[in-house]
This record gives sequence, C-alpha cells and structure tokens, in this order.
Amino acid sequence: MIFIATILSLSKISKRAEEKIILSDVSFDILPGSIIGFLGPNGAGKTTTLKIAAGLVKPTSGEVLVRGVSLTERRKVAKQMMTFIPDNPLLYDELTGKEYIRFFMDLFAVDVPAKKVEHEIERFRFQTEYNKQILHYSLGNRKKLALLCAMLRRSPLLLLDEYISGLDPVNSILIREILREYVKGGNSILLSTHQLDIVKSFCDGAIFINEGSIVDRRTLPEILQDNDSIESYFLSQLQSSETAQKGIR
Ligand SMILES: Nc1ncnc2c1ncn2[C@@H]1O[C@H](COP(=O)(O)OP(=O)(O)OP(=O)(O)O)[C@@H](O)[C@H]1O
Repeated sequence: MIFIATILSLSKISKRAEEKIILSDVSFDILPGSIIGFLGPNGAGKTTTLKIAAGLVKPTSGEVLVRGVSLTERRKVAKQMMTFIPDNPLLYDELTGKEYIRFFMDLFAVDVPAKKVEHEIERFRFQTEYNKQILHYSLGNRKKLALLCAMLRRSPLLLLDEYISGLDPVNSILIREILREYVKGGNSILLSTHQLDIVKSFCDGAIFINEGSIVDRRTLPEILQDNDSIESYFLSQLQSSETAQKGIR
C-alpha cells in the first residue's frame, strides 16, 4: 500500500507566456492539516502558481499532484479534491445567494442535507445576504459566499488568492475561525497574501516566491526564530533573492 503524505505537490512547474518566463522550476509540497502563506512581491508569480495548481492554467512543463493524483492524467479526480477562490470570485450576479448555492450544489453534485446548508448559512452569519441578489453584494460578501460553497463541497484542499484582505475585522475573525476548523480534520490551505500579519497570526508556515522562482520555505517558528518580524523576513528574502538573481544574470 502506498501512503500519500502530501495533499498538494508541485514538481518543477515552469510557465512561459509571450516569450516571458513567468515561473521557473517551481516545486513544493503542502502537508495535510496545514495553512501555508504564499508570499512574494507584486508580479512574483503567486496567482499564476495557484491557477496552475487549480488546473485553470496549463504549465509549460512540470506536474501537479493532488493527494498523489496527477492533474494532467486524472484531471477530473484531481480537481474534485480542491477549490480555488480568486481574489474577486466569479459568481452569477443575477442570482440571489440562495439560488447560487443551489446552482453550485447541482453543478458539483454536492449532496448535503438542507439542515446542513442552513447550519452553514448561520455559521457564516449570512442570513441577511442569503436572499439578496449577488449584484448588490460587497466584495466581502462575495468572498463569504464563495467560501460557504467551498465548505459545502468539502474538498480537502483550498487555494485562496488574497482571500482575507477585503474582509472587515469581524468577518476576518469569523472566517479565520472557520478556516482553522476546516484544517483540523486534515484539510489544507495555500493562501497568497500581502498582509504579513495574517502569516503571523494564522499560518503554520510560508513559501516565498520572487521573479517566478521559489526562494524560501519555512515553518512559522523557524521564521520567527531567525527574524524580528514577518516584515523583516519578507524584506530579507526579497533582498537576498534579488542579489542572487542579479548574480545569475
Ligand atoms: N497570460 C500571461 N501572459 C503574459 N504575462 C503574464 C500572463 N499571466 C501572468 N503574466 C505575468 O506574470 C507575472 C506574474 O503574475 P502573477 O499574477 O502570477 O503575480 P502575483 O505574484 O500574483 O502578483 P500580485 O501580487 O501583484 O497579484 C506578472 O508579471 C504578470 O504580468
């Protein structure tokens, strides 16, 4: 019997577009039950990596495995095991929240009893928005609806692009509690963020990318042991990777 220890595994992912190298040999693993912050400056390649991991963008080379299942070879099975939420979730604006949840459940064949759906709506404190048209939702409520649907789907991996930014402090606390609960059962989250306080208060570790290459990977205790703050970690990684890259050129 083969024991699959990783929930997500990226192996030597490269991406070129319009003659430009966007990602170069990106490799990392995400273990079950972990929340990993994906850090890097603007344009470093975070969104592209998340989209490749989610099967939305095809890499030029390399392989993505979700619980050991190849995204290239068994796309449908691999995709069922993850949910990607972009920074501005694509929803159907003409529907109400209630209609959208029904549509989402039909689309992904989510078989959840009505009682459980109700429970999730209460847990997300979404009772007021539920009957309103999505067109009138704030960005924070669009994000809440997207995550509520992801929770109903119960996929073991969540890929979140700048998710927590845009939530007010009350919702930010609520969502963090929901996400913490989600990973308790062995599920995992990879989330890109520019908010370094999120890494300190919420993540178990971080992966740092710059100019399309992974430059560092550490647990939170390791980061805090070697750096005064997450900000100083970010700046030192940025500086050392840029110095190294100048040396290569
Ligand atoms: N299809 C494409 N064609 C050409 N260039 C692209 C394409 N997709 C992304 N890029 C470029 O690749 C680089 C990485 O973009 P990406 O959105 O992945 O970065 P990011 O780290 O998520 O940035 P940010 O923090 O600003 O959101 C950018 O320079 C972007 O312009």
